[in-house]
Amino acid sequence: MATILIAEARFYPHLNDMLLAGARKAIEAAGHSHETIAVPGALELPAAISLAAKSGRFCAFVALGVVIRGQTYHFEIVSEESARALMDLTLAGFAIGNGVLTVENESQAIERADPGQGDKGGHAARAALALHELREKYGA
Ligand SMILES: Nc1c(NC[C@H](O)[C@H](O)[C@H](O)CO)[nH]c(=O)[nH]c1=O
Ligand SMILES: CC(=O)[C@@H](O)COP(=O)(O)O
Repeated sequence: MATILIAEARFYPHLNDMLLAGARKAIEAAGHSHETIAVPGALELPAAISLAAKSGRFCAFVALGVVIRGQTYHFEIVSEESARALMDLTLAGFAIGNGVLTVENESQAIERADPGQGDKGGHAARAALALHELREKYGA
């Protein structure tokens, strides 16, 4: 049994709770354990994962969060920079599933965060585990 780290950006706690439920269910269904850390927003997720990875305790990482467009360019910065940095870490060899929703409004977020609908949290967990299994198979 391996340990997965769920790193969540709790900018919208009630939406994150839905993502978290889906991710936890997927990790437990795969027979693994997990720990959870929280940061204020999605821009902090890549650094949080990079810092936690130095412990050597985690085989894979799930990034969870919700970015909802506001009135300024900040949406592009938060959504694009967090996604790019998470992808850079993934390509550097970290098994990361990106469950950060980037949406226009809360209803879009609910549809995708709900484990009974889009289950993006569960999907991100399964993605992280898939990358972990590939790394185990082909070597780090
Ligand atoms: N507007 C959203 C943010 N903004 C906060 C940033 O992620 C970051 O915490 C801040 O710029 C300090 O570095 N974060 C989200 O996760 N979702 C948003 O909708
Ligand atoms: C995605 C965001 O940063 C957003 O919540 C900020 O809203 P605004 O662009 O109106 O400041």
